Amino acid sequence: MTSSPLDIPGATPMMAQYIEIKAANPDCLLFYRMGDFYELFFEDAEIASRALGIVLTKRGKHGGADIPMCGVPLERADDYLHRLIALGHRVAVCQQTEDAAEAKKRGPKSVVRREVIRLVTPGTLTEDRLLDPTRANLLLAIGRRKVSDTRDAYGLAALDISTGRFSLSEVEGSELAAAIARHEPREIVLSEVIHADPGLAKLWRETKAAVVPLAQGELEPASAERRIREQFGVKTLDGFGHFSRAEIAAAGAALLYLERTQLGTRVPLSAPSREATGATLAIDAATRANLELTRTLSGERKGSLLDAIDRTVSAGGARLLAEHLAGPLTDLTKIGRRHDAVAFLAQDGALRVQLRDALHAAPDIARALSRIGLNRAGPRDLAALRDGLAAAATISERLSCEDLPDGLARLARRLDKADRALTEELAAALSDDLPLNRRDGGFVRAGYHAEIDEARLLGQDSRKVIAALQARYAEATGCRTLRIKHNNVLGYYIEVPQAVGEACLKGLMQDFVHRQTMVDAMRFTSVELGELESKIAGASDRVLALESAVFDALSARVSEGAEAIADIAEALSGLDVAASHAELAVELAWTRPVIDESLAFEVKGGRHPVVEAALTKAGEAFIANACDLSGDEAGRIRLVTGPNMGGKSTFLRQNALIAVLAQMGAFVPAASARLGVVDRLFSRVGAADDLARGHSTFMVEMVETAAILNQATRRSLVVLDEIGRGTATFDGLSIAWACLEHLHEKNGCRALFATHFHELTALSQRLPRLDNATLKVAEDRGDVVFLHEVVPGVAERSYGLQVARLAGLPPSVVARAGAILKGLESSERERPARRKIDDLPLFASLAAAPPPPPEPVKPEPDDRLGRLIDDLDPDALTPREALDALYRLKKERAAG
Ligand SMILES: Nc1ncnc2c1ncn2[C@@H]1O[C@H](COP(=O)(O)OP(=O)(O)OP(=O)(O)O)[C@@H](O)[C@H]1O
Repeated sequence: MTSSPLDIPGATPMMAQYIEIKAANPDCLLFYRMGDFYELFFEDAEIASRALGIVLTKRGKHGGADIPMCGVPLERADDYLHRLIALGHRVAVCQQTEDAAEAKKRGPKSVVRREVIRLVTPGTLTEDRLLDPTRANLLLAIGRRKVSDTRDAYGLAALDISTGRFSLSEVEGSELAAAIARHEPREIVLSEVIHADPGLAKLWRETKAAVVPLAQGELEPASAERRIREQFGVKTLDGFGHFSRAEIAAAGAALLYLERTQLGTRVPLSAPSREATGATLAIDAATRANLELTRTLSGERKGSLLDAIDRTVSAGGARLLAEHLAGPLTDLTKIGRRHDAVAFLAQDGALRVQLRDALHAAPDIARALSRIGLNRAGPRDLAALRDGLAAAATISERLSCEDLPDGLARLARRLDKADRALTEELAAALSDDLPLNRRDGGFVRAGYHAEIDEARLLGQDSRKVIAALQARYAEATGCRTLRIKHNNVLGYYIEVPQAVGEACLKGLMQDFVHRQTMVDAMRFTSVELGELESKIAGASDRVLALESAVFDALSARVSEGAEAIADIAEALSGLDVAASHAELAVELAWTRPVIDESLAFEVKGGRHPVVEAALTKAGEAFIANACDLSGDEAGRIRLVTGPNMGGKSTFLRQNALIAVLAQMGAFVPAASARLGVVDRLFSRVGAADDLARGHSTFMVEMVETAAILNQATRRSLVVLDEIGRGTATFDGLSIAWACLEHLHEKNGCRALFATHFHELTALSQRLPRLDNATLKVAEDRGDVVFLHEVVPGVAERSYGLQVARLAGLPPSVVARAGAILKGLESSERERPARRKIDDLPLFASLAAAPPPPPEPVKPEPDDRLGRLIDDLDPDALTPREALDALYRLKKERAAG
């Protein structure tokens, strides 16, 4: 890009430059640096002023019309950037790349050259002020390869430039959505072909990430490989292990996007790590949302599982904890190693406290390191490394005295790599009080660099010499009020009262040169003062230049050891996570789960971490419950019925969460737990419960249920909460019924199934691996008391009316509902559930071909009342119509 003005009629050269740069970055808001401001013009100014609430002004004219303009002061630019990025904008930052003197050499009217130095996008942020310290900031690039005529595999490159982490993986097409949900990227880049695939359109529509399609022509396999080789300075990719074509395409797209946004700055990245397919517990987006793993249904961290278990004391630890929770493991050895580390730290309280204190004091070195590599660092980033590396050394020393289990020993060994000489150098070089920006200077410690000390002394001495000169001039003029002062216009000058000034002009002071006459004073300079001034200015410029050189030298040393430092940062985070789990285990009496290859699921005294925490806060007790879904050939299914508010959902979810916690390497909220490792976890809630997700349609519920029935394996854990209740009763009952049969016969997974359809409990007599459980209640003078205890058996009643009374429904309504219920129940008695079960052929007894759907239960031919009830669709009725229907039914019954 050059600054040569385009031939734009009527445009000033500067405006022509602006228009040219803007034309090259049409999809970004252009931050155009002018002095101490970033200015925005035209439509950008209008967008930014609305988004940021800043004043819209105008500057000059273009094509006869005013040019709208708004400005962002440099020192507040990060805040404004943050807000614009959060609103989904991309920003191009444009700065001067030469000074005015250089521009003048090209002609008196030349405009200073400006270029876009960086595109700021959600997935490529590095500034602390723009980042959440506890969350990774991922850019996810996606590539694709054909596995067969009908199957595609997707390569994923997950990259966090704020820490340099870079990992590659490949997933089947059916797993793509779950993989994206796991990474929770801020930005997704992919080829325009994948973007335009109609089968994936929903994914791009629904993701919260910014989605950026890139032209297919730029993503040729050869250029992808070349980019990876260049990034890591290698001749072949063999050293990294084997990557699939889809992974290479993804990595290439990610690196191309970095080139685009970082414009010439090479982003320091760790060598790509490859995650084997199936290495993590697959959890799809709906399950993540439903179990509120990292955020609640309303999108907040507070109230999520992550929030409840986070005892980390460092930002890096918090990020790693979130990552572990998002991708629990499936490898027994690795899980065991994590549990060993937690067990060790849980049992050694003193070590845990020391470790956590040291980790707490360690700054976020991963992010500081990345800024140093990108040339965006300030002195405090160097100090972060100084303190972080010192903490690593202390921790490493402390751990060397222990006989550590393998998991901890591996982490400790990584800490050992700390370059002590670098830590000492940083400690020696940096002052105690550090400015934010290197250009402010003053960050090199006195005594570190002889020339800096000398130049600083000169600056200070010159000030002393000025004071001496002032005294000398005062004596020579006989004016005790003579002062040597400084301002931006005159620089240093001598100020005397008017009368003394007149005398000086008349020859009292030969070498005084008159500069200004004020109302009651006169200002002069002198040759001697001029010389002193340039000495002072020279000294402070020299100090700044020397300090800057020190900064560059230290940064270069840090960058040389970047790989080892990044590894240390990761090891520190790993220790923080292990210590966090240990702290939690001790604090809340959580236990180490046993994980093996079996199909066991045997939890004793299990609790829900989030519900328990809320109850404890309110001074109430949580009732622990056991759950056994263990099977030999296939898992068992537990069908849970019970009153509203009894605790069904809590029970279901707590068991899913225990599996997640166990496989992420944490201890679990239970007296004991033995689990056969789970490959996929599914959790769904019937549509009516799912309003918070914003699309509570029955269709969504069915699509998601279909995904479970198609994907769950014997190793999976499935939690279904009131599936089928989003439609008319008989439809819902039939669907729930058929789903249960499918889970039992085809999937063979371990499953928990809560329902209000009590008819389903009769299935336990025909499905050998299905048990009924219910939540115990007591009655106290007609009122229901929830005991929240899960016991074998079937709920006798649903207690809906009692719950309605507790909820404050007017007594007249409750009484009326009671009467109606009686009526309905007596008509229902003619068709007991048992009969219905017998009417329907068991799914399993059908031939291997997909069974025809069970016939809906037909009303008896002479049962008019039953038919009327069957014809009712409660979900389709307004309250008024429902009431009318009830009156009709009453009338019908009274008529016999
Ligand atoms: N084990 C427990 N110990 C103590 N309190 C519990 C327990 N389980 C649930 N509760 C309390 O009961 C409330 C309702 O629980 P939950 O939502 O799980 O009931 P539910 O049976 O699924 O109800 P619904 O059928 O209306 O959806 C919870 O918010 C919690 O306060």
